[in-house]
Amino acid sequence: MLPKVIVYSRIPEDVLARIQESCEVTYYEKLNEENHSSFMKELTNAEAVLGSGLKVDKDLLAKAPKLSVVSNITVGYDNLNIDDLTERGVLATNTPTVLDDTVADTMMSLILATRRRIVELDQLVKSGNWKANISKEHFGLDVHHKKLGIIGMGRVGQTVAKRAEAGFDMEIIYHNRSRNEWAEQNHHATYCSLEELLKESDVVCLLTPLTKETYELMGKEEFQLMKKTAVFINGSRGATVDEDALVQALETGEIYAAGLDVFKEEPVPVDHPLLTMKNVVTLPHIGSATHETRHKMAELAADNMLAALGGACPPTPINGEVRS
Ligand SMILES: NC(=O)C1=CN([C@@H]2O[C@H](COP(=O)(O)OP(=O)(O)OC[C@H]3O[C@@H](n4cnc5c(N)ncnc54)[C@H](OP(=O)(O)O)[C@@H]3O)[C@@H](O)[C@H]2O)C=CC1
Ligand SMILES: O=CC(=O)O
Repeated sequence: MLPKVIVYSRIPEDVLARIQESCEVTYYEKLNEENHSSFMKELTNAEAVLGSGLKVDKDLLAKAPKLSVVSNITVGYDNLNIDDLTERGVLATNTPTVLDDTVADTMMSLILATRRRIVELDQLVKSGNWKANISKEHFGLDVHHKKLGIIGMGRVGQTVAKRAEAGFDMEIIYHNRSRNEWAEQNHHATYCSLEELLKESDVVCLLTPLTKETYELMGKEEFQLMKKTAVFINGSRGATVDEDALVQALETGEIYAAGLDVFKEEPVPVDHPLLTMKNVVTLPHIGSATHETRHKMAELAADNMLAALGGACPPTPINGEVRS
């Protein structure tokens, strides 16, 4: 008997076909109200689930008695309660590393777009309001030779630092809970406190996971510490930021601009005040969303699930202790 698995997000056809060679697959391109009861029924017999964003905690596990593997097609795993999974002996996996370059490219796009006002000036041209030579009211701020502060100097953070240092001659400072010697040696990054980073940076780039510790890490006081000419870039998760405080910081000119790939509520509501601001560049959580990288992520998620179902150690486990 082939193991029953649920794939609950859209994945490339070749990856789906590979999973189907050794598993009985129930496939949903996405979960919604219409397929919810079918999904919950399938869950009672599923040994594995693969996809992005499903909230898995002890309540869901209680409805999935045969589940042994949860394979996330994301690197962030704030959707999973790892303690609950580990207690039940369920292995969780994610997709680190294969997305680092693409996400770092997205972060650089937001840095450039906010400081050079790319989206706002694109609108100026397209709306027919480019009437004469532009003057200083339309000038932006440099990126090259400025100071980049990375909060969360991990895999993605280091990849941003590499681009910023090598391509833009930026000076890199960073804040983690512990020092990252690789980044210090390879990107001349300097470790500092969060307060120091916020006071000194021209660009603040947030790239931590969402945890209890990082929930609303950026709030009123943190934005007040930033330079008036600094931009804030969020590539982590929306809930690492107090969005009301961010709106206020932007409205009152406490900071220059913000570039946001993530929001507390996704999709972000169309009437959200952040969407009305010229100095905010928004993206629909597309940090890793290129054809090439999403393919690699789906492949890695499949490798993880198939290895774990076969009793082998998956390439990128989160709670590897479940197997030891
Ligand atoms: N927008 C998008 O599409 C994407 C978003 N992401 C987000 O980015 C996150 C980071 O990914 P990745 O670089 O692979 O993860 P890593 O685990 O490699 O890096 C995370 C970094 O955050 C630091 N960190 C963790 N907690 C804190 C804290 N409380 N204060 C300060 N620093 C902290 C860690 O250092 P230390 O442990 O020393 O504190 C580590 O350096 C993901 O979890 C995800 O949420 C990732 C990919 C795509
Ligand atoms: O947000 C995306 C991820 O991979 O995490």
